[in-house]
Amino acid sequence: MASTAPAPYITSSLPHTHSLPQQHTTPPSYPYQHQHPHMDSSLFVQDDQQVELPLIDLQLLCQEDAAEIHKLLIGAKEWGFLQVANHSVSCKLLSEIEQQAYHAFTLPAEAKARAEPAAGSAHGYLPKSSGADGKKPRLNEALRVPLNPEKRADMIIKLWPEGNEAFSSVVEEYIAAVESILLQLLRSFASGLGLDPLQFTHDLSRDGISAVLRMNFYNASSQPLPTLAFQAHSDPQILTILHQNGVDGLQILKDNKWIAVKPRFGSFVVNVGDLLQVMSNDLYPSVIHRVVMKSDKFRSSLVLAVTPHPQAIVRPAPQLVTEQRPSQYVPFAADEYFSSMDFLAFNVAKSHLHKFRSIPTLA
Ligand SMILES: O=C(O)CCC(=O)C(=O)O
Ligand SMILES: [Fe+2]
Repeated sequence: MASTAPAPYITSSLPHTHSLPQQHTTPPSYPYQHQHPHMDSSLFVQDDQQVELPLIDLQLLCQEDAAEIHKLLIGAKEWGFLQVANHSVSCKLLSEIEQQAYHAFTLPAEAKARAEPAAGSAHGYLPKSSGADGKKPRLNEALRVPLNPEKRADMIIKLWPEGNEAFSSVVEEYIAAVESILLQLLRSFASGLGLDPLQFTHDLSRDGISAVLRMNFYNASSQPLPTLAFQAHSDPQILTILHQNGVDGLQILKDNKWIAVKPRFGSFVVNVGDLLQVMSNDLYPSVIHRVVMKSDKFRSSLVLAVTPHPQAIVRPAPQLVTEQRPSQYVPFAADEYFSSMDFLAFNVAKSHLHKFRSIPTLA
């Protein structure tokens, strides 16, 4: 029987509500000054600008419930962001992966430095950056965890020379669980539009998925608050699934105003990426978002985004191209899109889709 009630989550055992111990509280000062000019620069949002995103029941989608699919399409169209509850990812697994992420980010700085990406690699540990090195400033630390088990093992051994089997197995389990949610959502998006349910996924095979799991860790202690912790950006891939540790901070840009997303414990946030915007011929927007820290509670998030095979050609689904709504994009290879941005710095501040529009627009 389908139920609209969320899965029964318990509070994670991690110390969400505490500041980090003193030894972890010395981030570099963060001379934030790089906002995208067209955006409202206020870091605060009013209380009435805090929203709960449309809530989608995954079990109902699995049962091809027409009303729930309709809700998904309307939510994606209006917000580009949704929440997904009644999924099968257990609170135990969520709690374990949060603990493993915490474990990784609170390793000594030398251990994390060993795992910084080798030249040409997109995997590994990304430290905070004050912007002094000419790169964009970043308050969060991130760990880009490869989906490929051998590459993941290489990264783990750099962080934990003695090995960490628990990290490896928990990550493996998490990836499998959230991938299946993403694939279900893509099937529902396609079938709701009257397309073959596999149309958005047929280029995606396990081997073809080149995305990585990204763990983010935010520690705003010693920063003036509020602080912009993750710069405004859109997610470049197809679809992103986000798990947050319960500390708020995510904001989305809607009608040129920043709106805070109210976290809902145990549910995932899912958002349309740039490539799904293209595949849907602009029906679903890839919405700009950012993270603003308002307290010194530490925040962590897990982000997994699906991408097509790098050589897959991305274009609007032919069925969504009509005389009234011509194709908004020229076809392009997925890797052409990713190489058009500084992927490692990631804080791209905006989407790069304008470069691939049929009728070019300004950035
Ligand atoms: O930490 C978050 O809540 C969002 C992070 C994010 O937007 C990203 O990693 O793309
Ligand atoms: Fe994002």
